[in-house]
Amino acid sequence: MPPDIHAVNEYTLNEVTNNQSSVSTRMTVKEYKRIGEGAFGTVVEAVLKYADGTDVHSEWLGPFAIKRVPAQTEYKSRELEILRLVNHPNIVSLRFYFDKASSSSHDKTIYQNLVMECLPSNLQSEIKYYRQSKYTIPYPHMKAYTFQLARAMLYLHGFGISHRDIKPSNILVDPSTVVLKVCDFGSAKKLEPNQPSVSYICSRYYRAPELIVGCSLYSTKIDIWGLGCVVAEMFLGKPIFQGQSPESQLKEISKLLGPPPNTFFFKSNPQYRGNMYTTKLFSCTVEERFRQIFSNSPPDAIDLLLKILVYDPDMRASPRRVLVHPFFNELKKKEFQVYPRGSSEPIQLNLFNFSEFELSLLGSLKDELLAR
Ligand SMILES: Nc1ncnc2c1ncn2[C@@H]1O[C@H](COP(=O)(O)OP(=O)(O)OP(=O)(O)O)[C@@H](O)[C@H]1O
Repeated sequence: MPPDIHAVNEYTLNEVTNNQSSVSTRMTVKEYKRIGEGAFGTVVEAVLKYADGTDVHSEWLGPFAIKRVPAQTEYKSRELEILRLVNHPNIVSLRFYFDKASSSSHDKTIYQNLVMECLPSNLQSEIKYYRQSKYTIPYPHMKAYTFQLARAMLYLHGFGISHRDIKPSNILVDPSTVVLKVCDFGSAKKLEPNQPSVSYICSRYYRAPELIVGCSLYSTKIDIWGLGCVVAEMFLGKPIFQGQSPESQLKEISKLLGPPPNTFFFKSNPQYRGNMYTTKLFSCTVEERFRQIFSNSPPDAIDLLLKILVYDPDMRASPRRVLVHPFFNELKKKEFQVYPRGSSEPIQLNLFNFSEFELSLLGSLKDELLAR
């Protein structure tokens, strides 16, 4: 891999574990570009090579994205645990991992390093790129991206895992192949029935209404809300619900969905004492309101959003319901092709390579989804 890259940081470690084989070997790491800075860690682009003295392994491998976060001392890192468990075309894959002390003499922290496949962009950058030229992401791309995101949700939720931080910057894409992969499992958790979880998770604009009012027995449907917000953002070119404070986030939602019903507060958190935004802020029906806000969007996209952006998580579409929605019918056509950004050569996408596990999760909807 890149032979003439200028290393910002190069080091050799005795124990780098290969995620697939679980075997630890001596490897050299060459970091050359910072690609992300989050609340908890840093992400750098790097290449790795085996340094165990055997010639067979002497080539640089990668490029990879290495996410570095302070290693957990009290409990096992959920992010590592979950990334080790999952294996799906729409979830970023973990290739190696290692622990390393900080290179600074003042910093005694041990850092956990997750070496993942590297994608060139994310949905936040893509949305911004098109918005700058007063366009939106082309519809066929939006459909393909949304379908892949719903597939990742079906798979994760099949394990009971909730991502808990779905937002455009955590959705990696490759515009040249129109492939999407979910990343950042730093907030993800396997939700167990009747076991409470913290409600102060998820980035504000993408928080499901039940989280805003402090629900602690929520379900994986919080991710579907996030998916709906991401789809809406692709159509609008900007976040749909931009609350200026945690509570006013609910007001922003009520501008589209109308006031939350009393049953919603009771079901989500009977102790909630905050503003209930009971005043209806528009005079038309909710369907008409969706058509106003998404005035440039096709009817099937609006129908999909009406099924996802719903207060009651039990009434919110599940990943399998999302996948069979007519919005994706175009993807099923044999002749379906997309033109990657800036290319005049169309490509075909491999969106229907469902595993046995995914097919079992689709259950009775399997035939509907696979009918072409
Ligand atoms: N595998 C990858 N390939 C390319 N870019 C990546 C990859 N993983 C992460 N990034 C980039 O780095 C950014 C930060 O990564 P990540 O979200 O995992 O870290 P974080 O510390 O949890 O960040 P945040 O606090 O913003 O959620 C992502 O938004 C993404 O743009």
